[in-house]
Amino acid sequence: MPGEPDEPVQPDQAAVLAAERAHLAASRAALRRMREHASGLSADVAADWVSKQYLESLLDQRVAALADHPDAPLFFGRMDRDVRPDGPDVPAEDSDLPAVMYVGRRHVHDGDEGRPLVLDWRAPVSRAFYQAGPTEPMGWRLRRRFGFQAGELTAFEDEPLDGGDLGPSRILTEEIERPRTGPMRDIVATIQPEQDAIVRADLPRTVCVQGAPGTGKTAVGLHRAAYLLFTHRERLARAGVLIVGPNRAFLAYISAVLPALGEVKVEQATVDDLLGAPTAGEPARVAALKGEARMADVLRKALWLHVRKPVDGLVVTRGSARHRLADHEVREIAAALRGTTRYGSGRAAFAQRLAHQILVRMERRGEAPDDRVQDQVARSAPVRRVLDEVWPKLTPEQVLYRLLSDADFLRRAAKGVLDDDEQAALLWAKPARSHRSAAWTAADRALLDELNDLIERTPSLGHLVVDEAQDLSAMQLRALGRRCGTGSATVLGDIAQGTTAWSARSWKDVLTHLGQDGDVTELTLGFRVPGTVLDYAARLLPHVAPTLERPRSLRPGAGALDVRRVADPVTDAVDAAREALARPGSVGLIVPDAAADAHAAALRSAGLEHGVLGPDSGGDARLLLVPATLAKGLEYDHVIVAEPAAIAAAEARGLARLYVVLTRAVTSLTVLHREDLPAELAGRSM
Ligand SMILES: Nc1ncnc2c1ncn2[C@@H]1O[C@H](COP(=O)(O)OP(=O)(O)OP(=O)(O)O)[C@@H](O)[C@H]1O
Repeated sequence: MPGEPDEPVQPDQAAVLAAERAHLAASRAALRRMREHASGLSADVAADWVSKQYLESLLDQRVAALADHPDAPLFFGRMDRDVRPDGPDVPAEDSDLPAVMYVGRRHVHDGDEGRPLVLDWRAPVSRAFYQAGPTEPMGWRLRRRFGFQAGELTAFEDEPLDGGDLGPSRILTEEIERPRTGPMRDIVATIQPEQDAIVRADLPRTVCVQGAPGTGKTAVGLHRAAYLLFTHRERLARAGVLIVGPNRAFLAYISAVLPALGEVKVEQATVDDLLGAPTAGEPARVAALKGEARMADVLRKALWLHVRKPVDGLVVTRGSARHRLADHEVREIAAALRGTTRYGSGRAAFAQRLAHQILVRMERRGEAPDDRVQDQVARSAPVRRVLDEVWPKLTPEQVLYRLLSDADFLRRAAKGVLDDDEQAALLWAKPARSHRSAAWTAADRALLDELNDLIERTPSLGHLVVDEAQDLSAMQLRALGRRCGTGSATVLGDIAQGTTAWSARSWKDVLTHLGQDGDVTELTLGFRVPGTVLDYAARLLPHVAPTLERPRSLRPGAGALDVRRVADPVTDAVDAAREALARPGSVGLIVPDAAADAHAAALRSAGLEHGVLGPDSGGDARLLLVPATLAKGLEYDHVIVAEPAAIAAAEARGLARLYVVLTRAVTSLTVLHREDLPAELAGRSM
């Protein structure tokens, strides 16, 4: 690659580098001018105080967005048009394209002439940078990728688009292998064609990505959010975009990507953040049952069982007059409304219809009541009494408390849906004294959310990105589906990495529970994990997800795998960590959860500085001790896995957990074991 320190730069290449550096300098200067111009704009033109505040905040955002980050290259690629007279026909809308375009994180233009110096990677025209290839050059002749160090342009790599195989990009490989410290980085300079197709899918389309470990699902989901916000800025700024991830440690890990792409207004949350954190646990078997979509029917029935037949009619006294509705009339009004709307609005409508009928009675007697009288009657004590008796005000907690504590009520609600054993499993052994003091599990939280939506509509966001979606129950997916009911979703996951008792077996089911129509795309080219390591981990694949295609790796990774039988994985992990720390990059020591304390003590007594990953904390130490159940979605340059057999034995889907754990390494994986390896992993070499 021209410009690399180990390769002498030829004179003509030196000239190219010098010209490109000059373009970088000109672009930086133009960006500075754009920023100065934006800083000089005044919000005084606003007509009123509120508009002025709004305008000021927009201008502040604009100025912040135009900041030049010295470490982030202003552009990372360039495309040269094919301008040969016998070159390809260019679509009319593209005929005014420049002969050369630079692609970067944002638009930069020359103030005087408005000439584009750098085009935003999300602009339609930039698509060619990611998609053009020798078989479809899209009207371009050459793609040039740039290498940067500390914001300085140091190298370039040319890919002619006029025929021939391009071969692997060294800039891409180096970008992947660049040692990691701290949170996840963006991949905007090296998004691959199949990833780009997902990133740029239309907003109304829900896309679902099945991707083997390290194929870039998370990265693609985040870049898609940035792309959608750029392309549909106004709509999505209003409706909102939300990223849902498995835990806080994961969210902390991905938190820097969107701000680096200029998007600071995207919410990130765990399912617990959205539905409420659990205050109790329960056996996986019960949680799995509560997570099934059948529970939605039980809940609907349970809620509507609260609407009772009226025993008495309604009598409203106004002045000296008494107005009556017979019990059968009240019953007819309730029956007409029952189940046709949400419970809460049905209740409000019931009160209004009762009041309306009273008004009809008044009119018959020659009175002329107006709408205000109808409201007064709807709020009057007699109507409220009927309302409480027939259509009581309910909270989700009241309904679920009753369902899980009252066997008779559960039987009625679950009739034809849950069998006797299932009902028995749901009932609390020792119910709390009331719904107020009840403790709720994670599965209960999804049930409460469903009930809440049956009572009052849940507002929808514009777009939802759901990562590690394979681990969500049907009821949790329904809860997320409500939050993008009028929008769309990007659903990311890997069936093989499903570790919950309710993990999805098919993406079609996931989309159904989410309530979204969508296409499923499969990514199988792994960027993170070297080939030797990926092949080793993939020995587990036939046992955890037999239908999935075997993943391939972009990098062969000779020498990346080291599997050792040791006398004591706890003490040997200290030595392995020390060896790994002698190399550049991050080190993750992934251990069975039950052994985490012992490993921490061993690292401490050896004086090895380290962090310990917790469910709520990221941790940016170079050496991180990672309990196996928290490793999902994360990656380290060097990974040491201690005692795979114990990781596999610790939970029902332990082999899937082991598959996750073995696929976290970017550069090297060291496996330390005293016990025999699980037979599925030992394979032929056992
Ligand atoms: N096009 C790319 N260019 C450079 N790096 C990439 C590219 N695609 C993915 N990567 C890198 O590969 C690694 C894995 O990506 P990511 O975490 O998004 O994968 P994933 O599919 O979500 O993995 P997992 O299922 O194991 O969590 C990251 O370091 C990411 O930056």
